[in-house]
Amino acid sequence: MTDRPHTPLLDTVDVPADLRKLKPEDLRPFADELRAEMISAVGTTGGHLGSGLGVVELTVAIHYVFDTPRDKLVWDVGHQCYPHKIITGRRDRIRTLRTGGGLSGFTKRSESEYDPFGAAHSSTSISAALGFAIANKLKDEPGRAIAVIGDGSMSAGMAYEAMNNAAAAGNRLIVILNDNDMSIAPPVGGLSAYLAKLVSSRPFLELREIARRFARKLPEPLHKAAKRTDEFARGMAMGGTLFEELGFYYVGPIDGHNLEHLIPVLENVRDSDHGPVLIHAVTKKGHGYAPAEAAADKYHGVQKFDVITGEQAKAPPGPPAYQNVFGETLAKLADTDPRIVAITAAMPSGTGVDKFAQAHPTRTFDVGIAEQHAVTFAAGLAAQGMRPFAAIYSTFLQRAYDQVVHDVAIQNLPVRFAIDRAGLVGADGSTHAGSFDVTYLATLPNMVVMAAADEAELVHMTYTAAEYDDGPIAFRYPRGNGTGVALPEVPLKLEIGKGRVVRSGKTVAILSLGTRLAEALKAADTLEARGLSTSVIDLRFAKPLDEELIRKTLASHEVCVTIEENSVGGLGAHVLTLASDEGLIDAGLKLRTMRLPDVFQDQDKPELQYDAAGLNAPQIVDTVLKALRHNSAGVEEAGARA
Ligand SMILES: Cc1ncc(C[n+]2csc(CCOP(=O)(O)OP(=O)(O)O)c2C)c(N)n1
Ligand SMILES: CC(=O)[C@@H](O)[C@H](O)COP(=O)(O)O
Ligand SMILES: [Mg+2]
Repeated sequence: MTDRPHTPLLDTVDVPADLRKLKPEDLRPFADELRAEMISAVGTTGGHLGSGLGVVELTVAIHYVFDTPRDKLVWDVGHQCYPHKIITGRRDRIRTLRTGGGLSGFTKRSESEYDPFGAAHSSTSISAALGFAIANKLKDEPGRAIAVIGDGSMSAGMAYEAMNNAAAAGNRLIVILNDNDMSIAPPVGGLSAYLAKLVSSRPFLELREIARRFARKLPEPLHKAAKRTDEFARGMAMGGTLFEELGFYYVGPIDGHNLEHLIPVLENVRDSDHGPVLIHAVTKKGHGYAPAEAAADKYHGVQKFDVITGEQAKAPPGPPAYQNVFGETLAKLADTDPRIVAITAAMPSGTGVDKFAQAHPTRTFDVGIAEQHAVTFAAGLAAQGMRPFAAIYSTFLQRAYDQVVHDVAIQNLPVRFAIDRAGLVGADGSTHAGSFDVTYLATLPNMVVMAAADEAELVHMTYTAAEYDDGPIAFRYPRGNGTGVALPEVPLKLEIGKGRVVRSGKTVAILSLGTRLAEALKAADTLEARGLSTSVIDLRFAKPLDEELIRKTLASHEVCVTIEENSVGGLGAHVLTLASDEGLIDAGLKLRTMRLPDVFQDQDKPELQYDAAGLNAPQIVDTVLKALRHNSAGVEEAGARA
């Protein structure tokens, strides 16, 4: 149990209106208390720590200066919003973060009026804030919109699309670039270098800041001249900021941990006629907590931890994580195949690409948070004879869907998609669930879609994908650790479109895709114990279907059930289409599909999420028994056979 910190000032603040009653000199100790409370809370819940630590002062300054919730504060990604949640009426629930029925780990509209826009996928904040700003302008209502976006999130094109469109907002839109020179992994790309140059021009800024304050006191014509001089000087010193070229008035860089700097700048911007404005705040991820500051990832995502030592709770040794099985397998394959390259979109460790990078650094590409670019970059590599593996979480691949269709599938280019976090992911909740990739990929001509039932299957599928040059191929696997099955010494090259019979029976057949196989086998045991002989099939492929195996199975069993960790429109839909096209359900076969429910499921432990989704063994059994009770008229009869 983490002791609660002593927070006399924080105890007086429930919402920002209370914060604004504090004396300016109390803001520094207030921020220290807020940081201590956040560390204590995340020590008990785990979650995203480093990012929130880096924005404690920014959070205090923004809520102190701006009239939230009337002024709309939009956090990008939202993983840094824990300090914001603590001082916007949710301190009493902060220790339920990311648990079933508790607070979301990201901003969420349904949670609070202080969360005007939900987040979790990056680089959306400027677009959303622009929407609020323009709406207020059109309705002639007061209120500004403030987007807080990180340097990593600035590597996604969507941020520039928004900035390029922001001029109409005038001074209603303020963008705060939270530049901690850090994403999850070390910064990549030209933007990072550019920002470093801006930051290094700090002395220039301080002089410019003094000049600006002076210039504002000048009569208009002189003020205009001074302004032109200022912009000219800026252009000279820094080649004109990228942001100003996009129509923003750039202010910065400023120290994002120094309230004495932050507050006057925010007040000036708040009261300024200039706009839209981009404030470049320089912060440190993990700031104010030594174990986080010392860590390579700045404690981006942590388990529960001892607040005193920073020691994180260690999971008991168990089977390897799927991401590492993928990364290590691909690295081995690349030892003898120089065409293999790996691409990640700012998630090297989460995807296991970091394991590949250790062995093949020159064939590893971290493109930043730029999934769309990652996919078409892979398409270019494939077109030129390479064997690219785009390793992207299912949920983040959604952002690159048109690139998958337009640049990969239509051109039938052999891009390999290693889709991690397939299915329900637990604490990150609905924004990160990998619920739709079978649906959105298996519907595409030319696409091959596989799903690994365990880590051994993942090894086989990684090899199968590496050897498949006939077009795009995807293989999906869940977040977390494997089942403990032995890893194959020699990977198998699977026959495309062929499934495998894991258990043979006569009355019931469960056709599984992916890691629901374990629950299917448990259900088969229960059904056998009730006298119902049950087959279990691992289809391995959602596309192309193993039509021969499916035909045979549907023709030889009384009840057939498909199951998948995917929404409607996936495996079950394709099996139903085959069955109806070929009249396989005309003679009374009882065919049922089990898939994720048509809702966005909030965070919880994955096993509880699957219970709620109705995809665990008991629910498979219930589905079979219910089907057996249905007569040919589809009416459920009392007194089932089993
Ligand atoms: C579209 C998308 N891709 C990937 C991620 C995973 N992700 C979450 S936070 C993060 C890094 C964000 O870096 P930055 O914006 O600099 O914020 P910081 O963590 O440094 O505060 C990434 C890549 C995401 N949330 N959204
Ligand atoms: C905030 C964000 O999007 C990432 O940090 C994400 O939470 C990582 O998910 P995993 O923990 O599944 O790698
Ligand atoms: Mg950052």
